[in-house]
Parts: sequence; structure tokens; C-alpha cells
Amino acid sequence: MTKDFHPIKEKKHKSDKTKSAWLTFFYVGETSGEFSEETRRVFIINLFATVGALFTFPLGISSLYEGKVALGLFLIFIAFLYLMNHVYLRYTHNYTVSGNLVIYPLYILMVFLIYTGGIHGTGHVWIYCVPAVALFLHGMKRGLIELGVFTFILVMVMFFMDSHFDGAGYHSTLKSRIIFSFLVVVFLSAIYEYSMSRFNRDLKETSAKLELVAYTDALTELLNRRGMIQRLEDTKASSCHLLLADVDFFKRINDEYGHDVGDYALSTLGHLIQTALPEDGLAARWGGEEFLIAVCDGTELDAFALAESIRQKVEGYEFNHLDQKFHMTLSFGVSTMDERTSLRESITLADNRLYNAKHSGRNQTRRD
Ligand SMILES: Nc1nc2c(ncn2[C@@H]2O[C@H](COP(=O)(O)OP(=O)(O)OP(=O)(O)O)[C@@H](O)[C@H]2O)c(=O)[nH]1
Repeated sequence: MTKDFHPIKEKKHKSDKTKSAWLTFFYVGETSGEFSEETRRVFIINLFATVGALFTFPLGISSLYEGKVALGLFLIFIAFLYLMNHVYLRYTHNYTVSGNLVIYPLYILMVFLIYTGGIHGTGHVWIYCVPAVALFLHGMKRGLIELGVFTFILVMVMFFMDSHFDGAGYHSTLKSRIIFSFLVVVFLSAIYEYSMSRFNRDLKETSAKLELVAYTDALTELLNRRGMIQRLEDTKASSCHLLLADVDFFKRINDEYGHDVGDYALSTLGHLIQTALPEDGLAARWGGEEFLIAVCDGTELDAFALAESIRQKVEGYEFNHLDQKFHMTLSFGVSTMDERTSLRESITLADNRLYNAKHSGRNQTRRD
């Protein structure tokens, strides 16, 4: 049988591959995982450095042709520095140092261009790229302080030093217009940076809330099944004991007292379980009236003892809601997840043992 061939799928797969190759370059290897703050910073700093290198290198060569040796060598040096920055980021992911390696050479280059005029007195046209880079790399407070110092240096160089402006035949108003227009760009970039950082903060808060909702059971406030699976999959412990508990004859509670009392019983049960756990224990509502408890490391005997203590605690507890008083019992199946038994296998084992507990008369813990 021949393999199916879908030209559209094939094309999409190809474009995904190309996309991931160039993204890998800019993410400096960080293609997997989520789009974290670190990844975003590494990505953008790398883009800044790449754009910087792509502009400074040809401009450096052209400056050498124009006979501006110092400027040409300076630009080529910065292109080389930005290229090295990519290598540095790739191996360290230290975006703080890397960001400094982008912005400080940029400040120096701009002062140099303002002082010398660059090619044919056009050096000042480049200063407008500084505010966005400074504010992104160093944030509002530090970015604005640096830009204030930078503006002060520009004023000193333009108005109080023997810069190229004086001999270039420009109109006298040009210098003040450059400073004013630069301040306008600083102001606009600051507004943009402020709105972006607020947006990012709100987004982080919302996603933290959504994550909490996605991994929590609303009735008992314990983890839900998805939350428990994620925590167990992420655990660094070499072994975890799973205690699967099921309420005995819970249907009778609903039938006798009503669904609201049944809900109260489940949420109280969640609280009883949670307060009986050791510090690093986890509890989840696994299904309707089923709870899964996980305790990592420790011995199987400790896990069995914990199941028994919870079972006895629930057995001795008097549930009391809307003038209805009643007792409930739990049956437990206990298993261990370790390097020999996967999470899925150990849940099946705990489930089988819970089944054995139910069929041996309920209100008991089984580990076989
Ligand atoms: N009030 C309430 N009842 C629930 C909830 N989720 C599941 N149930 C009830 O839990 C009961 C489970 O019944 P069964 O699976 O027959 O088990 P059981 O009566 O506990 O009997 P055994 O497990 O065999 O001891 C059903 O009546 C479900 O409606 C819930 O969120 N609230």
C-alpha cells in the first residue's frame, strides 16, 4: 500500500520547519517550552543585535570607502560585537549582560556620530533608534534616567563643544530641533513601553488565575485530575505513593439527604483529607466521590499508615449540614509509582486495590 501524500500538509510541514530553523536562530536554541519572559527577552535582544550588525557592517564598509577610517572601524567593531553577542547569548542566555552589550556601544556610537557628523554631516539622524532600545532593555525608570543623561551629553556635545554642526552650514535652529524631536520620541517610546509592561503584567496575572482554575476542583478546592497528573509528571522524587480513596455508598447520601448535602459532604471530605496530609503531600478530587492522595519519597508503610489514619479520621467524623447528621467511610487502594512502575500503571494498580477493598467489605485500605 502506498503512503498517502498530502501536498498541502507537506507544504505546511516544510514551512513549519523553515520557521523553526530561523526562530531557533533568534531564540538562540530556546524553541521548546513556553514563550516565557526570559525567552522573549533573549529573542528581542538577539533581534536588536542582528538588526544592529546588519546596518553597522555595510555602513562601516561605506564609511571606509568615504575615507572616514575611524568611523568605519568603529562601525565594523560594533557589528563584530553584536555578532559575538549572539554567540554569548546562545551559550549563557544571560540577557542582562547581553542587553548592556547592545545599548552601551549604541550610546557611544551615537555621541561619536553627533560629534563628528558621520558621513556628510548626517550622523544625527540615527539617534532616534536609541529610546525604544533603552526603554525595552532597562525598563521605564532606569531607561528614562539613562536617556536623560544621554540627552544631557548630546546637549553638551552639540552646544558647548566644537562639534561638526558649527562648520556644516546648518541653520542655527537645527540643533534645538534635534533635541526637541528626540525628546518627543523618548516620550512616545515611554508611553509605548508603559502600556506594554502593563499589558504584560495583566496578561501574567490573568494566566496565573486561569491556571489556578484549570488545575483546581471548584467544589473541594483540591487539585483536579489534570492538576494532579501534571504535578506527578513533574515530580523530581524517585518514588511516590498513591492513595486512591472512594466514598462508600455515597449514592445513599445523595438519595437520602439530597444533592446539596452530598456536595457539602464532598467539600468537607476534601478539607478533612487536606488537613491530614504531610507538608509535601498532594490531594486531588479524582472523580465524583473519588480522591487521589500522593506522598512522595517515604516508605510504603508510611503511605499505608497515612491512608489508615485518614480512613479512621473520616470514620469518626460526624457530618452535619442543614440539620442532617450522618457518618461516611472511605475505602482505599494504595500503590507506588517509581522507576519500575509508571504513573498510569500505578493508578491502575491503586484502582484494582480499591476494587478489592470494596469487595472485601469497604471501609478498609488494601495494598494488594
Ligand atoms: N452531590 C454530589 N454527588 C456526586 C457528585 N459526583 C458524583 N456524585 C454521586 O456519587 C454517587 C456515586 O455512586 P456509585 O458510583 O454508585 O458509588 P457509591 O454509591 O459510592 O457506592 P460504592 O462506591 O460502591 O461504595 C452517584 O450517585 C453520583 O451522582 C457531586 O459532585 N456531588
